[in-house]
Formats: sequence, structure tokens, C-alpha cells
Amino acid sequence: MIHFAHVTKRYPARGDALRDLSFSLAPGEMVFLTGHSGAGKSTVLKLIGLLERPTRGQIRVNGRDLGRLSVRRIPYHRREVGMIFQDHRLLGDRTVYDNVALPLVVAGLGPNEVGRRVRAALDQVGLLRYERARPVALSSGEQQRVGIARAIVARPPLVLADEPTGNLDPDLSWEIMRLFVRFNQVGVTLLIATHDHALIQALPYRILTLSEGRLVNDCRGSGR
Ligand SMILES: Nc1ncnc2c1ncn2[C@@H]1O[C@H](COP(=O)(O)OP(=O)(O)OP(=O)(O)O)[C@@H](O)[C@H]1O
Repeated sequence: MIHFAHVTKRYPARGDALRDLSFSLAPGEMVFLTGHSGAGKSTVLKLIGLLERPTRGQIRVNGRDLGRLSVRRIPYHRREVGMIFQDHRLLGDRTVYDNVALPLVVAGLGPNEVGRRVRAALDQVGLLRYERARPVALSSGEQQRVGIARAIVARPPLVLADEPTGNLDPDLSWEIMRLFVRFNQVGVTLLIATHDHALIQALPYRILTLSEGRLVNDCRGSGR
């Protein structure tokens, strides 16, 4: 599903954020990406979502060489990659329903299909009753779940999450992880960047560790 081959990313004036990074994720895997602040975790996710381009190396996602993707194909790629951010990035002046509907409206789906899919996504994250609320009226954990519903509403085969539990207490963090496990059980591939060592060690999933832009460990959580 994801192949990085000798990827280097240099931000002008900041040096290399990623250095000669190679790794692969098979379809259907759920993998955590960890490492110190500034290790390059967000940069990996941005490269996969085409929010940034590599300086060197090749990235393939879902069979596509991102370096050869024409500008016309970029929206199709983005539709196949659901992105979840720590700060939710919700539109404050729109309802929960409108926020979740956005990717489908942009994709040109009709209102009936949008309604069906938005309600299915809100149901999955347990927020159907809040569809008419504004995001500010919700708790941080609920806002994060709205962001998750928006990321999965177009049923992407790949979901990326950047510190999805960063602002949440342990109970809410577990709730979010249980959602991810459920998505993974129905075949979604997930790559989740996180600092939360206790959480990821307690789950039996693969853990990639970055340090200063290099992959320094590829192991599995103990699940205990
Ligand atoms: N847009 C940018 N312009 C310049 N430098 C950047 C940019 N984005 C990231 N960097 C730098 O690249 C390096 C890697 O940053 P990145 O955000 O990928 O790390 P991270 O592991 O996600 O960190 P954190 O856990 O703090 O979010 C850092 O040194 C950062 O300052």
C-alpha cells in the first residue's frame, strides 16, 4: 500500500527532515509511527498525502508513483487517503454534518448519497445525534471523532492520523484507538503518528521509530 524508497526531504534553510528513508506497509496493515519531536513523523504523512514533495527518492501509494502523478490526478489520490490531524481542522462556522460532508461535496456526490454516507460515518464514530451542532459545542474528544468521520466518509483504503490522541485523556485516547482497530478490521490500512508510547506498546501492532529523519527501529507492540 505504501512504499518509500530512499526518500530524503529537505526543507529550505532547515536541513534534512527525512534522510534516505525506506519502508513499506502492506495493504490492511495498521502501523504506528513514533519518534522524538522533529523526528520527521508529520513529514512522512504529508509526503503520502501529497501535501509535500520529496527532495529525493521514490514514494508509491496504492500502486501509484507519486512523483509521476499528473496534477489532474492529485484530487483522486487525495480522495483515497483520509487524513486526521491533532487539531481537528474543522470549519467552525459549519455544522458537524457539513464538516463531514465536505469531501463528498467536493467529489461531486448528490445530496441523497451524501446524506446516507455522512450519517453512516457519524454513526460509526457515535455522533449521529450531533449532526446539527457546531464543532465548538463539542468536547475535544468529540471534535476529534468528527475529524475521523470526515476522514473516512469517502471510504478511503488508506487513513493517516497525525497525533490523533495528542490532546486527549487516556480513556478518550483508548476510544479513538478502538475506532481505528475497527476500521482496520474491515480492511482499512492505517498509519498513525504518535508520541503515546504506553498506548502503542499495549497494542499488538507494528511500530516504526524515526530519529532525526532515519528509520531506527521496526518492531511490534507487546499487546499487554
Ligand atoms: N514546512 C516546514 N518548513 C521548514 N521546516 C519544516 C517544515 N515542516 C517540518 N519542518 C522541520 O522538519 C523536521 C521534521 O518535522 P516533522 O514535523 O516532520 O517532525 P515530527 O516528528 O512530526 O515532530 P512533532 O512530533 O513535533 O510533530 C523538524 O526539524 C521541523 O522543524
